[in-house]
Amino acid sequence: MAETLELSHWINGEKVGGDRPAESLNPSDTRDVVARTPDGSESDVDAAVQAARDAFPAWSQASPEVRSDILDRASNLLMERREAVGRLLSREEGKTLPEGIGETMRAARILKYFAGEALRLHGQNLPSVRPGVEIQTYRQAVGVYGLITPWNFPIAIPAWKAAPALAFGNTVVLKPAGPTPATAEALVAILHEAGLPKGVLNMVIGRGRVGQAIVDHPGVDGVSFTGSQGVGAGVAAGAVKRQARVQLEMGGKNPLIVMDDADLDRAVAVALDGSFFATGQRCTASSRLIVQDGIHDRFVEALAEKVKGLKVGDALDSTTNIGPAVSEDQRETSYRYIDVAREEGGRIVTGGGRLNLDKPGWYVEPTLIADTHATSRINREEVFGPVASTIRVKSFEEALEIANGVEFGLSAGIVTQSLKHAREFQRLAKAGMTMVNLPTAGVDYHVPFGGTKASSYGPREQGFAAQEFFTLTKTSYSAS
Ligand SMILES: NC(=O)C1=CN([C@@H]2O[C@H](COP(=O)(O)OP(=O)(O)OC[C@H]3O[C@@H](n4cnc5c(N)ncnc54)[C@H](OP(=O)(O)O)[C@@H]3O)[C@@H](O)[C@H]2O)C=CC1
Ligand SMILES: O=C(O)CCC(=O)C(=O)O
Repeated sequence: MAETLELSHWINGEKVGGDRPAESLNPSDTRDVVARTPDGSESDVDAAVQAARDAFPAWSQASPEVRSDILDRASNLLMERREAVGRLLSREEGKTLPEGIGETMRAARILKYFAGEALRLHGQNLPSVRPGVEIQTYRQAVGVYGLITPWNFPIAIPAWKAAPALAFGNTVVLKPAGPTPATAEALVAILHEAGLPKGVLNMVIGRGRVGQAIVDHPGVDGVSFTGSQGVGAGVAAGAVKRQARVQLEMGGKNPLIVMDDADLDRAVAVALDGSFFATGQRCTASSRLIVQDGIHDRFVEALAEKVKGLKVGDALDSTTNIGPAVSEDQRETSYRYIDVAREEGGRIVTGGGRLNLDKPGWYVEPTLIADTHATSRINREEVFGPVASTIRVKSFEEALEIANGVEFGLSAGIVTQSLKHAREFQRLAKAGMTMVNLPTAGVDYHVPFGGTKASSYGPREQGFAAQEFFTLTKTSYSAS
């Protein structure tokens, strides 16, 4: 077994919290304890917020070059250590090693992107409607941000929330997800090694009550959250009650439409990636495959063949295609939804059974379910596992109506060779992100990310859009 890490909170640049009652386990082999951690309390959050408030004046007034250089150094360190950090990520979260290293590189590139953005805070000069008056708008740091992050992208999501917050001069209190504290800690440690002053980035490890304490803390000016819809609703209510800024990224029930004119191999490759890679644990995963009549049977048969060929196993084994679910809860959620789909009349084309591997891990058999109805629970509720269902349709119009007919609207895809259908889909899909001949999951890091309806709330994350949430626009009038 690999070494068990002894983690601490990071408060005011120090590692604190010697008592470690909690553990994160390796989902590929639950005998392996990845980390022992403290279980944070309201007073830990209090100390972290105070440190962040004390650090804010100097950090927000530092030259943007200082902030840029630190993010750039952290990016370089993360790139150099991508193998070790990626391995830790895969060991703790369960995605395969190439996925773990890929996500680590994504986090490094996010840090580098925001190292540049620190120098690109734009303002405007405008004429006033009054003679002799000039107007300037410019962006300023806001204060302390609370970042509450999930386990499914345990380094990329902390990076894409923390990097813009820090780049624009804010200070941070981060609460990583319960199952993946060690991966988040690796990012926090590297940022400190890169020269982050004490108190600028704090991390409190612990369960939901730590997140709640951040949301309720009067010293926190804004909260950025990614996770479930239920918890997100409470985060928003708590933040709005005390007029804090809030940004939420939550679930998806992302459709992938496959039209009769699609290239079959392309459609299968796009569906396989979107539905099953990263164990289906992506808010952008394609969980509804909406397939036109003329290609339906060929598509289902060809996709089933590919799904059968996926090797489920230990995330760190180089022959593994699909790692385990992150937790027993997530595994059981997948199996519960497979049962629901069966009861609703769905046909299990492949998968659906319990896996008995040579290790105690939370493995799920990748499962394809055909002949499901658009209004079934399997097609309305987020599963967050390697499970996809198909819905047969007659026309583009029917496919679009079904695609748009759920409460979520994060990502939506179509596979087609028709320019007309592709363009119409891009225009009419009720989703924050549309994909033509590409998987619904797997997005770039330098462009806006977010959804519509119940998927997102508040300003967009990532890329140039991140300025909106992490800065305050000031309008200055002057007369000579
Ligand atoms: N949009 C996305 O990318 C994600 C969606 N999900 C969805 O959520 C489902 C459940 O996953 P789960 O991990 O339980 O997601 P949660 O929404 O419970 O967790 C997300 C984050 O919120 C924290 N949290 C929990 N309770 C509170 C609270 N009351 N106030 C503030 N923060 C809180 C969690 O801490 P802790 O982990 O310690 O409980 C975690 O850091 C998944 O099956 C999936 O459907 C999950 C992850 C990511
Ligand atoms: O698909 C992606 O690249 C991002 C997915 C994501 O942000 C999530 O699942 O939380």
